[in-house]
Amino acid sequence: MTEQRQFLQVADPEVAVARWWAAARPVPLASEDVPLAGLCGRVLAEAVASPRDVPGFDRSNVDGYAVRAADTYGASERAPARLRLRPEVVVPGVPPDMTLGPGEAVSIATGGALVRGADAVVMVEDTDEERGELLVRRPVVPGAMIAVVGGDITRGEVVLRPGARLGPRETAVLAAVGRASARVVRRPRVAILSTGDELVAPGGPLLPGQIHDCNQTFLADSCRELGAEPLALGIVGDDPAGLDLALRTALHEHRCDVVLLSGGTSKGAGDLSAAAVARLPGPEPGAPAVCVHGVALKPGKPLCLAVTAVGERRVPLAVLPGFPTSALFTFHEFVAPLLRALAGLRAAAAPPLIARLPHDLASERGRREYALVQLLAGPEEHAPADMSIQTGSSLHAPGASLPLALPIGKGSGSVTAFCRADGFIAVPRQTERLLAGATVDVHPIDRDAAAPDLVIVGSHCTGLERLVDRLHARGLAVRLLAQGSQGGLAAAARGLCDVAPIHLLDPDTDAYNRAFVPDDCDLVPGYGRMQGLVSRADDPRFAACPQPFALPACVRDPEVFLVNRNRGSGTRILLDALLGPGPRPSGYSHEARSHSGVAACVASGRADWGVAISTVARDAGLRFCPIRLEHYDFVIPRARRSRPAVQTFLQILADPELRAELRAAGFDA
Ligand SMILES: Nc1nc2c(c(=O)[nH]1)N[C@H]1C(S)=C(S)[C@@H](COP(=O)(O)OP(=O)(O)OC[C@H]3O[C@@H](n4cnc5c(N)ncnc54)[C@H](O)[C@@H]3O)O[C@H]1N2
Ligand code: MOO
Repeated sequence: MTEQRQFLQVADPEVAVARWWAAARPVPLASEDVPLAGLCGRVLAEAVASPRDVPGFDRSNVDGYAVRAADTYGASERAPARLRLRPEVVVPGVPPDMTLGPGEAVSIATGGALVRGADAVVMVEDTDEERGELLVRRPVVPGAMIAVVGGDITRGEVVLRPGARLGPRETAVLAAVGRASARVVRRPRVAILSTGDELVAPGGPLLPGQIHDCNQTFLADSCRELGAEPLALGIVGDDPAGLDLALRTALHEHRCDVVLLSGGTSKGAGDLSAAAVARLPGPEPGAPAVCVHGVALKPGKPLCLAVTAVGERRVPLAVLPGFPTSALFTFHEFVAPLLRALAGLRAAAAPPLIARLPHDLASERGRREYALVQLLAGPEEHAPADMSIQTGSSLHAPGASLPLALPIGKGSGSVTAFCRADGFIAVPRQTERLLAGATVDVHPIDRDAAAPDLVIVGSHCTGLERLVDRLHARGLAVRLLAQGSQGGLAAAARGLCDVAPIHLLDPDTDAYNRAFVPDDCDLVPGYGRMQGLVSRADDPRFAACPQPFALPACVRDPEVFLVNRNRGSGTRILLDALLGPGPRPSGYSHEARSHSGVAACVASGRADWGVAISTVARDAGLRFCPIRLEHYDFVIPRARRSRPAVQTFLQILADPELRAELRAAGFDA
């Protein structure tokens, strides 16, 4: 029987890194010679000095005439200089075999080598030819329109240094100095293993309780992005012998430079990866392989870092927590710097962006906490100087507008949160709370972080998705955050979104939305949606369709389970109004976050009924009994209404084509 244990001790993040690096001693891997065509993306291992001057000869930058500058002095439109035109023509690629005498000019093309005796070129536009003579209407100085030999690159000049990441611009320089190949650092080969009996490779069918392995893809592509060579070794089940074999294969057969596992590192039963790593020999005789297991991070606490010896080589291993978001942070903070060191890249990461927190952010004391954030264009304002909690680089001109950094925590298990985030902030171990208005460093996640054109926060609807599709088609970057009607209202009231879609019934007036619009916001009518009771088509208990505005008696049966909606959603408020006072049905505390979440719970049998809109019920093949038509409208903060993206949103909302599409999809538009 397997036993469950707890983490009694967690290491400081800095201590964990120091121990891992001390055991792994990462240095750039050996270099290899790679042909020019394969160099893009690689890290240079040599200093590249140019074997020649570039350009290798004085050459003309324009189509025109090579002259002696002194012969053009005093020339003007009225009194052009008259030069004897030589019969030769200088073209690129053919070295001219002539000397230009005083008072002479010779035709030369762009890229042509300058002739002896000439010291400038006159553009053809400033000349006329007249019976064997060249009339120059504008004087030139010596050196005019000439690229001098070695002017771009001097012979012997070091054009690229070791550690340079070769991109298209750098490979172009290598080509220009004539290199057909270069020595680059060998790419670290990284074995990647996902662990857990519940995992299925993407594309495979899922049985109940199973999930698709997404960490493997995330880790492989993150390695690739850093210039490493991932070796995706698939999924290993919860089986110690299988794990030992997979590790042996990665280390001895594939001779990987780094091994990454995910899952099976927490202290529960069946968490076997850390144990398998602990069975490997350490970097020195008698030393344990595991450097640290348990780090004061949130998320990421169960991280396990180890080093094993394979012959003379020291091979670092990391067991990342199975939760995708935990795997992301621990990869970013621990694995990426080590891979960079092996790949010969400097430690530098992208510089942080400075932003402002819109509300307080609580953090667990004793663990460095990472919070994913999205950026939102901020209002113009003056920053009070004392609100900084600077962690470094942030020199920001007072008074300039800072973007807002909205924390979007969805928990470690979420895969969408990190995909939708622009970056993260790291709250130091001993900080319990960052205050609203504090400036924070936002560390970009692998891409250019910038505030989107339009931020929509509120209730989600498939009809709204159609509108957003059209905004995207017009080239606007739209961010859509499904946070329920109340979440949208709160964001709109504080100016944290451009548009808040809501559908809230006011029980006092029995009218939708109007009563809830915050000060300084407008309500723009949207469209109607039919809300109804959903049940499985073959469930006889719901076969008799109730009257509108009523629920069937069977919902009071304790064996009949509801799936409710999250607090703050309009659907929840509608359902509460229908239920009235009195006992709550079974399952009342079971919350889904969306209409399709309700449909999925009912379809799978986890619950028997819920309230959702007709379009979603139809897509899920559920029985639908209409309850009432609700209004899905848009709250817009007045201060944001004139923004171009908001204007485009309103235009598209009113577009007859969109309205027809909504009607065809089952909405009341
Ligand atoms: N009693 C305690 N339970 C847990 C603790 C704790 O301290 N005490 N720590 C929690 C924390 S924090 C984390 S993080 C997780 C990490 O657990 P493991 O690293 O052992 O990971 P698993 O249990 O195998 O998986 C966690 C979760 O992630 C899913 N998963 C795993 N691999 C993948 C993959 N390749 N792709 C997608 N999703 C994956 C897995 O199915 C689980 O849902 O432990 C907490 N528990
Ligand atoms: O460390 Mo876990 O990674 O907090 O979710």
